[in-house]
Amino acid sequence: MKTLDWNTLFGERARRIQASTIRELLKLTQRPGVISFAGGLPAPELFPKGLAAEKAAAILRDKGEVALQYGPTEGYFPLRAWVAEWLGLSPEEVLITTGSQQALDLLGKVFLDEGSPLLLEAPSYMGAIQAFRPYGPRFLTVPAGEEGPDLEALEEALKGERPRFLYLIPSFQNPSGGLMPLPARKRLLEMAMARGLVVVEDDAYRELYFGESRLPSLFELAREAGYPGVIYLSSFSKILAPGLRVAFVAAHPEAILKLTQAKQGADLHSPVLNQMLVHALVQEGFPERLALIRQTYREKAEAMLSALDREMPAGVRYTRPKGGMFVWMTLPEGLSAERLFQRAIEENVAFVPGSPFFAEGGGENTLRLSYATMDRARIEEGVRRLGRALKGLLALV
Ligand SMILES: Cc1ncc(COP(=O)(O)O)c(CN[C@@H](CCCC(=O)O)C(=O)O)c1O
Repeated sequence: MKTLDWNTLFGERARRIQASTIRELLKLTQRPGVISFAGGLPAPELFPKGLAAEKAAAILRDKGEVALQYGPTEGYFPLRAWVAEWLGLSPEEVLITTGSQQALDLLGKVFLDEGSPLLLEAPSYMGAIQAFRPYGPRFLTVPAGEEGPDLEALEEALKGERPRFLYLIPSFQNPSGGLMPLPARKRLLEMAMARGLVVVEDDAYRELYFGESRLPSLFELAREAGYPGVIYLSSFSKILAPGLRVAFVAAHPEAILKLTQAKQGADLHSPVLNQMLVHALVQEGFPERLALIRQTYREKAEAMLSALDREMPAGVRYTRPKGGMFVWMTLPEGLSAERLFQRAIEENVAFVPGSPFFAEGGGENTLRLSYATMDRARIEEGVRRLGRALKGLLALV
């Protein structure tokens, strides 16, 4: 059998395509007995399985010829209209995508050329870095903390550069858990408006707030200010079911049109049955569902934080999130999260080492813990195991 060296056959862009650390780790965490804090996998107990089974059967029975046929690239219109109304927009400002992950890839395809400056936070969502990297951007980063990006550093970065866009996650940032306060949001918007800077706001965790109410998105603030340059992403993954792969982009109709054209070349349209199912599921008890989800993650976060407070040795720092799915941990300087990961896996506990969240490198002593998937007992046991692994590593230094 003749062998081929595929690496010589792939295109130049393929050399920039790297595996997703989260996806690779998830394979590892399938091992029985492993308690995984790795993937931001929503709590399976929250999936509306019974209602989904009932609605899917009805859709196929009563509207099977629509559900099983090709559909419009923009999305199943009743769902687009529902999303538009939910956001206070017109349907022409909404595009349904196959997860926000596809929206990130389409944004790279539409906005980025080889060497284009692209501004994002450090750390930032590694799935976005993975989506953008094949288009060959020149990454520029600003530090992100518990209150969002460092606005002084942002101002400095914008002095000498015209980035194609700024990508950020203002609410419950992945991985750092940061929540941008309202004044910072307004100041960032002023900076964007003054420069005509396009801002991509990834609001995947918009509904997962633990406080009384949701802060206005940059997108909402921009509409109030009459600025069309914010492109808004959110998803049904964290509020319904990630396996359905249904999300949306909200933006100026001209941006939506170009992203739609790019989507035609990617997948023609998102699965019609899944879109119809999402549309059916949001018709019944949606506000109550959101309240249950917030309560569930608030309790899981509290379980993890109280376990960390008990089990973590001195010198280990971690965030206390006000929403979202993640705790961001910083080990004492010089300690490697990758080395900790090796010891943790031996203790049957997993997390995501932090460095893949840094587009320009760094973060070797950081790691991300997701409390979303496990129940309280496994969160407590997993943190005990993590504590054992950490104390073992500290004993070596
Ligand atoms: C900021 C942000 N933007 C987009 C996504 C992807 O959401 P979709 O499910 O594609 O709508 C995510 C989902 N990230 C999770 C899920 C990744 C799950 C996986 O790769 O299996 C994580 O960071 O673990 C996100 O956090």
